[in-house]
Amino acid sequence: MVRSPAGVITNQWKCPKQAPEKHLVHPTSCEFDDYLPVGGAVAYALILVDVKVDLRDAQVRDLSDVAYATGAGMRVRVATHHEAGQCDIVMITAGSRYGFGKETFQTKKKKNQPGLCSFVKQIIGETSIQHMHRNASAIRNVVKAMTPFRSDAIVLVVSNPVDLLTSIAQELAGLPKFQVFGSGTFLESVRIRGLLAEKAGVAASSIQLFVLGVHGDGQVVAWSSATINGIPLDKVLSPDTSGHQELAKECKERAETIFTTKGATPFGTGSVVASICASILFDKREVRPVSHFQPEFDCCFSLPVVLGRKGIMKTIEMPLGSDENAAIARSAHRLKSTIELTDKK
Ligand SMILES: NC(=O)c1ccc[n+]([C@@H]2O[C@H](COP(=O)([O-])OP(=O)(O)OC[C@H]3O[C@@H](n4cnc5c(N)ncnc54)[C@H](O)[C@@H]3O)[C@@H](O)[C@H]2O)c1
Repeated sequence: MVRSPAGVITNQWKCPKQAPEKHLVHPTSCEFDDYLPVGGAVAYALILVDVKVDLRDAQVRDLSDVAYATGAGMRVRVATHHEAGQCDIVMITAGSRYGFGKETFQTKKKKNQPGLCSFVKQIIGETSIQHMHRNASAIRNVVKAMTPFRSDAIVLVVSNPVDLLTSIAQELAGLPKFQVFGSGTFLESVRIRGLLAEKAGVAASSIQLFVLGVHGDGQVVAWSSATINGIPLDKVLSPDTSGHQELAKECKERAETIFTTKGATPFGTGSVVASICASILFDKREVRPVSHFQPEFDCCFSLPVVLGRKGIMKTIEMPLGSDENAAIARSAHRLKSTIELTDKK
């Protein structure tokens, strides 16, 4: 198992089965789990890019140790943005996370001190709008520096706000839209299944339930289409027993509670990102809720798609309740207005 702490990393994976292709990802945090064939088992080339050179080099050394320890024969090295753009998967985690308010773990200690708080990664006094513009600017710089991408490269955006940044990356990457998408609400979908599993006393793997729409406050739990092994959820559990509202709230707030205490959410994110990479590299055709272009709204947000070697192989039309569709549409309109504002900056 390989786990990297937070930091922008560009990982390039080479899969022996598919050599001589190169596989590139760019995670802030990545986890190659034992159950996944990616990583220790198959990855043997990983490249990293970060504007913080010391951090990047430390990440390379740390990941190299993992490669030595697992005997995976994986090579890890630093690279330029241009080299990163020539790899199979480019995972973008550049930028920082908004600090969820000022009374968090480290800011308490650093109150009234100007500058960047090293743990919370938020410029003290920065508003969420300023933070958003900072991350939008980071992604523009990264994507422009990587272009022209290899024509079949897959660009996976993880940085937040993920839907807005995916929309920007799509516009600048010069690649077909099905090759540029964001991790979206996949982590939240996995999380809500886990939370429901605990309540229902059923394995999470037997639950089909998606969190969809615009990641964050606008996300919608698609309860109307939830099933337990194909049986509609409401036939198995009443909404009171499953506690829809509390579960949705817990799902939305959990990242914040982790982040406030430890300053990053690397393991959960790393796991879903590794899973997305595995779906792509091994052409698994798994259905995943990822952020992708929605022509009706002219922006990106999460709905289920089939992921394979060429990226998004097809979209899945999911029957949703009218209230769920309306909530998704409202947040999509808000996102589109924000994108227009960001474009003018
Ligand atoms: N989508 C999700 O589910 C999810 C989950 C967790 C984190 N995130 C997001 O991932 C991003 C990274 O989180 P983190 O905790 O690793 O933050 P971090 O501050 O630890 O790392 C960000 C890194 O980006 C680098 N960077 C900034 N501008 C760059 C540029 N132009 N080129 C190259 N590197 C650049 C910084 O040097 C830094 O090392 C955040 O936006 C966070 O919100 C998303």
